[in-house]
Amino acid sequence: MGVAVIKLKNPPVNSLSLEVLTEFVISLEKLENDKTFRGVIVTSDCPGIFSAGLDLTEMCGKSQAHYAEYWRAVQELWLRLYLSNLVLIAAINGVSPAGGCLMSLTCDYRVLADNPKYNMGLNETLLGIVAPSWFKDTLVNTVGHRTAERALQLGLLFPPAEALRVGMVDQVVPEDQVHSTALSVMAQWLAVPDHARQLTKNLMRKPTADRLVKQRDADIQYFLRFISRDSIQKSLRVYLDKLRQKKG
Ligand SMILES: CCCC/C=C/CC(=O)SCCNC(=O)CCNC(=O)[C@H](O)C(C)(C)COP(=O)(O)OP(=O)(O)OC[C@H]1O[C@@H](n2cnc3c(N)ncnc32)[C@H](O)[C@@H]1OP(=O)(O)O
Repeated sequence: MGVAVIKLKNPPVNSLSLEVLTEFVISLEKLENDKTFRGVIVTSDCPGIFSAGLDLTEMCGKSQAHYAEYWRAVQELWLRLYLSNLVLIAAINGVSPAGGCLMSLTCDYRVLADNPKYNMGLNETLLGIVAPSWFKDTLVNTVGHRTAERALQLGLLFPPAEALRVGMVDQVVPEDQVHSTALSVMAQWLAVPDHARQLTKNLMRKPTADRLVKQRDADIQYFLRFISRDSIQKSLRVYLDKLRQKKG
């Protein structure tokens, strides 16, 4: 039925490095242009981890030019995913904090594996950073304003049952059924004529995407100012050190 599978593979935690973002965008563009494909299942090849989100090492101790290039790549992937003409289904087979969660929220439907370790949410505040307005918009459009406000301020990571309750995911299924469920949901979505579904998706999502498109450069400048602050760099270094010391 013309369904591709994009399996994220950047061990150990599928962090979204500049290279991963760039390759993801290229793969999506190829699929969009190949009319034999109508749907994509986005999943992970790293056991227990859907994606650890943005690669913190790309945002720490690098040059302004690097930050700008990185942030443009983050914007680009979000725009491509959010406005994709393809049916996108996230088969979430692992934990998905921050950017990992955002990536799944851009999809049309989310199936999450029923494992209490597989938390998901936008936890930026816990790192001492702030989710940009378009991350916030994506969450609000999925779970509503009140739930998003509370989740964003507290940096909540939801276990599967909670994620389902607040509408962050559409289905929670046993781990070994995530892929087959994504495939059967895909069949249902592909039963709708493409042109009608695509125009409807555009109607729902374009106003949100346009807000970023209209101010992409300003958004990059804002990110540069924010990420270059000494206090933010310090927060990121402390957080990364904590992650690294977990093993020791
Ligand atoms: C205006 C500014 C807005 C910026 C927006 C940012 C959005 C984001 O996405 S920020 C990233 C937020 N991500 C997280 O908070 C997740 C952090 N990681 C974890 O919680 C855990 O790693 C995990 C639950 C995903 C996996 O745990 P596990 O025990 O299996 O692995 P670890 O031992 O913790 O990690 C292995 C290895 O990977 C490094 N790492 C983990 N996450 C990241 C990351 N997001 N970026 C870069 N590197 C990461 C971790 O430091 C370990 O490295 P070493 O092997 O060198 O010790």
